[in-house]
Amino acid sequence: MNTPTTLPTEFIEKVKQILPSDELERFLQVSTQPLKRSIRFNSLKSTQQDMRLVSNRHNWKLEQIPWCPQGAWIEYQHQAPLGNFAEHLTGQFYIQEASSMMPPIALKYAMGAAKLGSVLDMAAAPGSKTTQLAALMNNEGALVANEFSASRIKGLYANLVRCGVTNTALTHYDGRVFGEYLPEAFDAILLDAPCSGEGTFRKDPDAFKNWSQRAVDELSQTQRDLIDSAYKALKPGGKLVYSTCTLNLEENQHVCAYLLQKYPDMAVVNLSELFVGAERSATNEGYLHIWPHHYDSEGFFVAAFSKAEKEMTEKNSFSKPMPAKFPFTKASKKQQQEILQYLAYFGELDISDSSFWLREREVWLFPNKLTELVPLMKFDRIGVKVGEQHKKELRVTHEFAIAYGHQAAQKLDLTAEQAEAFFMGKDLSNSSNYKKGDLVCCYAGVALGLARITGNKLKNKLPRELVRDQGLTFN
Ligand SMILES: C[S@@+](CC[C@H](N)C(=O)[O-])C[C@H]1O[C@@H](n2cnc3c(N)ncnc32)[C@H](O)[C@@H]1O
Repeated sequence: MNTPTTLPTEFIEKVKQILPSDELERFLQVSTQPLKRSIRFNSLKSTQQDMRLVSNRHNWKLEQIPWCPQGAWIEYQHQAPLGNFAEHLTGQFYIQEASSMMPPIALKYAMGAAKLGSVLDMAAAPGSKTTQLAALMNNEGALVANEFSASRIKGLYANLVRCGVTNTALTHYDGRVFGEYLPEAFDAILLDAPCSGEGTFRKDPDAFKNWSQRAVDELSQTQRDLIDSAYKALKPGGKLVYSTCTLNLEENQHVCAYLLQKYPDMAVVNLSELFVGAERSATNEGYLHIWPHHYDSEGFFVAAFSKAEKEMTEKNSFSKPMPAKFPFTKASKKQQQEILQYLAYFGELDISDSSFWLREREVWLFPNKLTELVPLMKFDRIGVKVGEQHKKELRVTHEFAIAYGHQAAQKLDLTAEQAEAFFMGKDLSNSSNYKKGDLVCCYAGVALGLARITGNKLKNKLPRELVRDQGLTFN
């Protein structure tokens, strides 16, 4: 048998101890094959029907991913990378590895009929699962996306904006603090833990560069600390999903065993029926240990837990007042009405679960459920920045326009050529009947951004950092 040289011998020896011997050859074989590409349609921006049209237009061959209704393996002839397609730029799909779609689906499954009301994504960047969770929540409720690494926050934020996510607050903490800062605050928690990445080697040839047993052991300790914190931040009756993209027992089953032993009120939610064929990866405990050869994907591990209900005797900690230093004030009823009037060109805005908040000239839209958490922790960014007030005008931000613009009353549907020019930062001619103010430029029903009407011209208001000079694929 040929052993791929990229895998360290010590790792293969460990695999031999846990993988049935008749599967080893298949595992090693698949390990040398390139990873299939996959995408997830973002239901906040597109319907299945829209995406069928898009895939026909581009001649994409899609194969349904069994565990994720919005996920598909994709084959196409085009030379361009998927990230250059218009539908990627407009957040209609997210490039996400198939097995990485499983943890949010497992969390929804564990919740049963209950809503994903308040959710913590404890290790969130670059946001594949945060954007997936926001879509599963239909942008409702409250989603806290935390990332410890400062350099990864920017990418996370950009993905939230691109995908039209509005129900999320960003935090920048070591995940170990949540148990203390937000005890029993969340209905559901996803801990997609930092790990040794043994499952990612088909995509990343450097995956084993820093691999060592010592690194595995150290990560296993971090994961225990994080799952401990997640347990404490979970409401009684709440659900927790723990996932990694690694294959060893120390970072997976042993971390789960630690949780169950330390907290007897935690029980496993059996995932062996999560989807048709899941039993192939199911462990005796009810976790999914996905070897790359099972579904021709990356390796992954997913476990779900339920925290026992308890009688609520203590006073709910959320009745705390806003901290004195919180720089926002809630807009008064009159101000809320005025803001809605400014935003009339967006049509009927459904903001029933949100409120406008003000900071100097800035106007923000915060989901009400998120503001309940504000007294307890410092948030970097909450909800969506609506705009800034300049004299009598409210200058609306790009992020608000693309999250709420598809239903705008004052909008213009662009052709493919116009949309391409728009992404290149060019001004367009005003072919609409609108005479003044801003309008939302849309392509195939999705908002691209704002343009200012100046006579017979539309002045492009796409933020500079989003302007693409080349490499766009519209057809
Ligand atoms: C597996 S990645 C998360 C991938 C992400 N959930 C997604 O689907 O796009 C793990 C993340 O945990 C972050 N991280 C590392 N140590 C952490 C800690 N102590 N607390 C919170 N996050 C941490 C890493 O920077 C990394 O972004």
